[in-house]
Amino acid sequence: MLEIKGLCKYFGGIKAVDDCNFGVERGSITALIGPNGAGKTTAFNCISRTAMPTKGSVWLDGERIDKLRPHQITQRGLSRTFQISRNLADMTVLENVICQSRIGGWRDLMKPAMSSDEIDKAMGILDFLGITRIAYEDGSNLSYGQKKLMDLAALLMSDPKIILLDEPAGGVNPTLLEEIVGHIRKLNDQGLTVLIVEHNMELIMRLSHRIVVMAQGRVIANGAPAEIRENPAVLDAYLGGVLEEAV
Ligand SMILES: Nc1ncnc2c1ncn2[C@@H]1O[C@H](COP(=O)(O)OP(=O)(O)OP(=O)(O)O)[C@@H](O)[C@H]1O
Repeated sequence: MLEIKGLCKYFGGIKAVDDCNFGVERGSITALIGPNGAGKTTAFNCISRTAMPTKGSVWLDGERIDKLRPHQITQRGLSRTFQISRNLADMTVLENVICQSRIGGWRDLMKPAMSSDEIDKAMGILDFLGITRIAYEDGSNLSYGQKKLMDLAALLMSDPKIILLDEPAGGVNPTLLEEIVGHIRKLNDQGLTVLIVEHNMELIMRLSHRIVVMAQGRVIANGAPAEIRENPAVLDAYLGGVLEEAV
């Protein structure tokens, strides 16, 4: 469904992503993992065109998307979250979800008010995620976990067919984490394809169908969780550590 071919992103002399190749199968939960600085977020940024790739191409359902604008990519069915929540100041959760989901470019952002259709849709999604009770809370008063759920709600407003989640477990307490995992599973069961960057290896090992491992900008392994756990190059990249603890 999603194909990354020869992707490179250089920052001066730093090769953050260097000839990266991998695919994401339709209907899968695929994880992109790797040690700090491996290039995961930069790869995400290039795929969603938050950053312009230096070289290479990105294909969604056979269409080349790396030359499109971010909102055009969202219109094609690919949406992403960010490591740091993009919570808009002085807005309720409902307003955040609707404003963040306005994907038609800057004109869309200038719309004066939320339409009843937008409100109905957003409330339906908040209900699906079990967070209607915080719809009218100020977005900046939320816990990390609640912010992640708010971001997920905003993502779902565009009816995506594939979502990219950047560290959905980061800073989230264990109870809410299980809730988020449950929602990801439920969405995947309904046919949504998921690509996820995450440092929580225990979570990745039980949630993912496939794992792509990056180190120093390159893909060093790609396979099922059981294969990845045993892969010497992967263990080497992590120097044992987190991966062994997760097994
Ligand atoms: N805007 C930038 N300017 C210069 N260097 C950058 C920039 N963004 C990322 N880098 C560098 O590119 C490399 C890859 O960074 P990236 O954030 O993509 O890695 P990551 O795998 O997501 O790391 P982490 O798991 O710590 O979030 C790092 O060496 C980083 O310092």
